[in-house]
Amino acid sequence: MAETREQRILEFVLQNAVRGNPQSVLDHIDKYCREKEWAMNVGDEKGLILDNVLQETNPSMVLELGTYCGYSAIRIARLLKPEALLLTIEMNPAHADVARQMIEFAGVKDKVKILQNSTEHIIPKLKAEHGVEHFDFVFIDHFGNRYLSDTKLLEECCVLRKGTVLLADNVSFPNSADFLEYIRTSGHYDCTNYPAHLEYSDKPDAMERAVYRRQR
Ligand SMILES: COCc1ccccc1-c1cc(O)c2[nH]cnc(=O)c2c1
Ligand SMILES: [Mg+2]
Repeated sequence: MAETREQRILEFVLQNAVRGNPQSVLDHIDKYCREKEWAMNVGDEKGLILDNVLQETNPSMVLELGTYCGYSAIRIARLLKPEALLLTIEMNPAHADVARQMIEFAGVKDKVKILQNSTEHIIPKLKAEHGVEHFDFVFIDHFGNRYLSDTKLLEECCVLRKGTVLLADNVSFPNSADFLEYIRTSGHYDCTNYPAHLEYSDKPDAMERAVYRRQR
């Protein structure tokens, strides 16, 4: 029996899902986390909202804050057009290691680059060290109490452009209230709320889309 929940999820996928088939990996993660051990993947219900907002945006450069086991990275990568890329930041090395294996098994590793460090450490280096000009889409799903500071850091580091779409998970929880207040009242974003439920649960949750207005 693998020692951590994340390793047990990976083990279940490696033993039961179809290698190279992203949807099979997603379905098996959802099955394990619904039937055996809850885990904080964005999940199938909110995953469909992510799919739809992503496809409307048709991005070339995507950033994710919070990789965890790689579920949303695989969800995003499976929908990216041929030359598009996803950079995903994960501060927990054990989670990043599970995600790396999950993403490789799903067959999407050529579209995904995992950056293992804290967001505040990496975001200021994206332009100089990772060749980023701007992101077209940002999925925010790490820690609610970092959503606001990291959004402001993305603005300050000039990696957002007019029309960049931010999509944040878990905005119905109080620890991201300052972020919601900012994007809805700063005048720099056009916001849309998507009511949903916490993954694998009937507790209420929501996602928020925020389209960046200010020319950079
Ligand atoms: C904001 O808390 C919501 C919640 C409540 C109870 C249990 C877990 C979670 C939860 C759910 C998620 O989708 C999450 N996504 C990313 N980082 C998280 O820490 C996280 C936590
Ligand atoms: Mg989440």
